[in-house]
Amino acid sequence: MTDPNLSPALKAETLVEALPYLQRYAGKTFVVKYGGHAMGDPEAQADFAEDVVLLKAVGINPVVVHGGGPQIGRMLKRLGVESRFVDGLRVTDAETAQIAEMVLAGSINKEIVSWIARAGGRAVGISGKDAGLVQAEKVGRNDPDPLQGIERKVDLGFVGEPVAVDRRIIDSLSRDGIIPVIAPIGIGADGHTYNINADTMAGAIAAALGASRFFLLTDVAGVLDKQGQLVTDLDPAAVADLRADGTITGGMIPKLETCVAAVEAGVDAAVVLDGRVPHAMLLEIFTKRGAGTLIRKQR
Ligand SMILES: Nc1ncnc2c1ncn2[C@@H]1O[C@H](COP(=O)(O)OP(=O)(O)O)[C@@H](O)[C@H]1O
Ligand SMILES: CC(=O)N[C@@H](CCC(=O)OP(=O)(O)O)C(=O)O
Repeated sequence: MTDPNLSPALKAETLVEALPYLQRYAGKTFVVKYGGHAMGDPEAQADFAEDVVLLKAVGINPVVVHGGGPQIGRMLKRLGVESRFVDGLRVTDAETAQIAEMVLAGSINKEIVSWIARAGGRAVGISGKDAGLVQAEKVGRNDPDPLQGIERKVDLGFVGEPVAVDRRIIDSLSRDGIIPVIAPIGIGADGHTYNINADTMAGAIAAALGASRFFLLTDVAGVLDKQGQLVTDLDPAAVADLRADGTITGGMIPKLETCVAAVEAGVDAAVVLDGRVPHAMLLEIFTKRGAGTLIRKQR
């Protein structure tokens, strides 16, 4: 809600400040990854939906890819299934894959569609399975074995990574004024359902669309250094350093890997943002003070 005490002049100034950005971004595609940790209270969800609908209203094509890690974790716990992660990826057996699909494509996906509808927008919720959007392939990972000092192969089960993106369904929805909302589930050439890390899924889609901006909304201010201070700008080499010295761990690893892959594939810039901050995305896009961590090919 706008502060009622804000002077009319200041309100007008904010709108005028947005003008060059509105001109620059009209017709461009923005991929927005909405993480499970960022899905906070109903007010934050309503703010997020308003931001996405506003982008569409000013001629930008937003494409939402969502996560839901914590929500899958809660469901697995209720069902008495244990969660295990390797490098931020959930080890996914056949039962876990089924539950992940239920939570992601069944529940969260439709919730986001409802929020967007409530904000006055039109959205269609799909997963990577629909219209052959994302073809997945099983992920392989190596884990260092501290006892033997060698790499050990870890089987993550039905964890997939996108190997091909068919953008046509996104293009037709966007052309028809509809906001695509995508769950990170894909299908393999082997016919299996694969659970895909939502950051990886969003990055592959951003790359396939040649997006101008790729936003990753999470539950931290951005990438933090060892002292807990916000790092405002990164390039691929700096990301590699942060990973090598252990500054980034857990879910931040696939997040930054995907940002690097996206900018190397031609996305102009990726931004890790605090999705709990009201209208974080609008402030980042339409005002001079940026927020979060910006990842570009060159700093
Ligand atoms: N250097 C770092 N800076 C910020 N967050 C970090 C860092 N290293 C690890 N993290 C963790 O990464 C998390 C974000 O990734 P993740 O949990 O996968 O979020 P999401 O569900 O939004 O994708 C943060 O909440 C934080 O705990
Ligand atoms: C393989 C893998 O780890 N898949 C993720 C998919 C959801 C996700 O990535 O959600 P967030 O963006 O909220 O973390 C998972 O099962 O948690």
